[in-house]
Amino acid sequence: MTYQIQTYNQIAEAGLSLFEDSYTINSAESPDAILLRSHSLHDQAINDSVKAIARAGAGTNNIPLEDCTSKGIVVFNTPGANANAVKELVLSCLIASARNLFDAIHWTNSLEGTANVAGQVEANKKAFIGHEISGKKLGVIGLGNIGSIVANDALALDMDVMAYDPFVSVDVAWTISRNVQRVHNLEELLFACDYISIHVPLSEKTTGFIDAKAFRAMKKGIHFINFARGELVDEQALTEALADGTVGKYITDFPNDHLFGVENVVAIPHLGASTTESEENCAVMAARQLKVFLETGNIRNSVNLPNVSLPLTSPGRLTIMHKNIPNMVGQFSTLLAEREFNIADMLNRSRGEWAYTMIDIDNKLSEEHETDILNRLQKIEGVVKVRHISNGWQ
Ligand SMILES: NC(=O)c1ccc[n+]([C@@H]2O[C@H](COP(=O)([O-])OP(=O)(O)OC[C@H]3O[C@@H](n4cnc5c(N)ncnc54)[C@H](O)[C@@H]3O)[C@@H](O)[C@H]2O)c1
Ligand SMILES: O=C(O)CC[C@@H](O)C(=O)O
Repeated sequence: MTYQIQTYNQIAEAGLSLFEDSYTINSAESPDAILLRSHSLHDQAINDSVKAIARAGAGTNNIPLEDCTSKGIVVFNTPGANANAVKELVLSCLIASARNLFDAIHWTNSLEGTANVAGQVEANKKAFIGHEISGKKLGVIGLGNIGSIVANDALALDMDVMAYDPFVSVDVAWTISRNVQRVHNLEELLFACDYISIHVPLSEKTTGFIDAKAFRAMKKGIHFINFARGELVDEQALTEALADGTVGKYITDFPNDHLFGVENVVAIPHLGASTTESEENCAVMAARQLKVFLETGNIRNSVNLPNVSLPLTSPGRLTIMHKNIPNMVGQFSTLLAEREFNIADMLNRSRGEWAYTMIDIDNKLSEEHETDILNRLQKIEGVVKVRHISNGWQ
């Protein structure tokens, strides 16, 4: 069996090199899978041949998730693979903004070609007196892979840390220091903190999450750091909060036309995850997840389907993505029994409105049988995608 992978953006070689001879990269019009970073698939037709999309990164807002799910496409991301890179840049920006480093460096560069640079530096450096972050209060919104380590490491820098995440996962919760003060009301955090860093995913629910009401609740002069997504912040409200001094500094990884020239905005060209280590981690994790899915049907780190794992030991496996409605498994097994297929193993898991069933069969399938059974399964009401994976080891 051979597979075709379509890539977008620069994907680290460490990940691409995992696709051995049975894979071709960027050479087919009918890819089995897409591997990408920030490239947007929203305005692009996705070929019917695509079975999986892997985001080498955390945010999947560049992928039309509902559309993919209804077409039976499994979407993956790489949770945690770039978290350390983002955390390091967030903490460095936190310190750089507290010490006025961005403005200070800009001013120093403006001295080029002027007389007595050393004298001017000593005379004017008082304009850039900053603050120490030690003892100040940091608010972390979103305690996932990034927010949790920002919170823990800010404690190590002697900050007081408050955090808000009503949906924090149990796994992450175990890793968070008990000295991080969790609040159940966002306003409590906005009201109390000198610095705020946001780390929540962008979705329909979180678009404009930080709005005029949120800015009104903030302390005057707050430094607000956004390495999550620009659209989480209502731009009009942000502009007003910068103008009236509520926000003393807005440090964002997401520049746009409206932010240019606005005072106290520091815009970084989406560098949060741009380290060699992080790009390799993401590419390797994404490539492994795609390979496992294409070769065995097993699903790890999907954002739209349940995670499933069943060792593939029989001659073949049928994978069926379908609506999570009654009697689906009954219909599959009846159909297989009618054709004298013996089921060796089976797994069915659901996630919300969707479900995924893997059926291992003892029979080796001829091409004709394969086409017949796939067509019949596909015709069952509620089924969106079926595959037969023959086991290369048998
Ligand atoms: N700048 C970059 O290069 C870069 C790199 C990685 C991630 N990101 C962005 O950062 C986001 C977070 O990344 P992550 O790896 O920590 O993701 P994650 O999924 O591990 O964590 C997200 C956290 O946000 C929480 N959350 C969701 N909705 C919330 C809400 N309404 N209020 C409070 N918390 C909420 C979730 O419970 C979860 O704990 C990504 O979705 C992505 O958009 C940016
Ligand atoms: O690929 C990148 O450089 C950015 C990734 C980042 O935005 C993410 O959501 O993981």
